Amino acid sequence: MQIQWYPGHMTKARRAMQEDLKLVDLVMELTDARAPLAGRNPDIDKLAAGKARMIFLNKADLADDQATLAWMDYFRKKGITPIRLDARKTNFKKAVVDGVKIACQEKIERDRRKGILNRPIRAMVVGIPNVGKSTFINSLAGKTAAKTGNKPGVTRGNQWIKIDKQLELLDTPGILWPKFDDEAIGMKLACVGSISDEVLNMQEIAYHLLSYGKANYNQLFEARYGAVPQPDDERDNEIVLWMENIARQRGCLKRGAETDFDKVSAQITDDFRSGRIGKVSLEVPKQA
Ligand SMILES: Nc1nc2c(ncn2[C@@H]2O[C@H](COP(=O)(O)OP(=O)(O)OP(=O)(O)O)[C@@H](O)[C@H]2O)c(=O)[nH]1
Repeated sequence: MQIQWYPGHMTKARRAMQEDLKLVDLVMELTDARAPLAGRNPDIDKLAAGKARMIFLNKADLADDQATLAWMDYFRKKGITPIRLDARKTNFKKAVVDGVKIACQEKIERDRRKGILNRPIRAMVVGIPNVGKSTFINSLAGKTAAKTGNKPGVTRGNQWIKIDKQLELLDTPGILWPKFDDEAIGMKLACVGSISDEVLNMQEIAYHLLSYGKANYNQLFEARYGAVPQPDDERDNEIVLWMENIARQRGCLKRGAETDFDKVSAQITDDFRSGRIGKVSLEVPKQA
């Protein structure tokens, strides 16, 4: 799949984030629990060097729980505090504040030795598009969160949101660009919706989802779409036949008979993105 990017946007977003990073102690990175590696931009490791780090496996409500546990282990081993998350909920503040204490232990100790007690940790949220950054900030901030002014950062239009007496959050997230080192990464990002649909080929995405689903989550996919058909003719492609069956079941037909591949592909992709197929992850950590 060919995907075009706009270096102008990328450079601007990167510069804005570099400025904001100077103001914070802690970087809260959001990634998609269904594809945690594809959903990151590895540049963040360099950009956030020297900062405390947390990673949030967001949209965990849509991901395979076993895979998410394996990813938590993976990130913990890399020294990054992981938290699994459904950012639309509002019940995770305590888990976040507790995680911040672990991630920022060194800074808190350093402050304590200098006699500085209870100085709030300053954090910012970063992540690629559509990963849930705004939802997370809004849920964490809640209705009662007070915005604090008169501090660096505010001059650029940013505000600090007081989450807790120990935690202040920049209200504007840093946007990381997804990085396509290979086509497989691009495809995973397309599946989860982190790339604008206008530049994507929906049929390729749906084809990929069905092939992947058949190989890895056969029960869930067959429960939703019926059994994978066995081709009578070996030249037929079972995934295409499956798509045709699904189109027939759902009335995705052109002129009453022909399969409307665009329409059925959009439905399959939407089913996956909204969790109607079930909890499905697109990658698991490689065995050590
Ligand atoms: N199922 C599920 N959906 C979520 C979760 N978090 C966010 N969403 C949905 O994902 C979509 C994108 O969320 P946003 O908060 O706008 O994402 P963002 O990272 O700020 O997006 P950009 O503004 O494009 O950078 C919205 O439709 C949210 O409702 C989650 O944990 N679970």
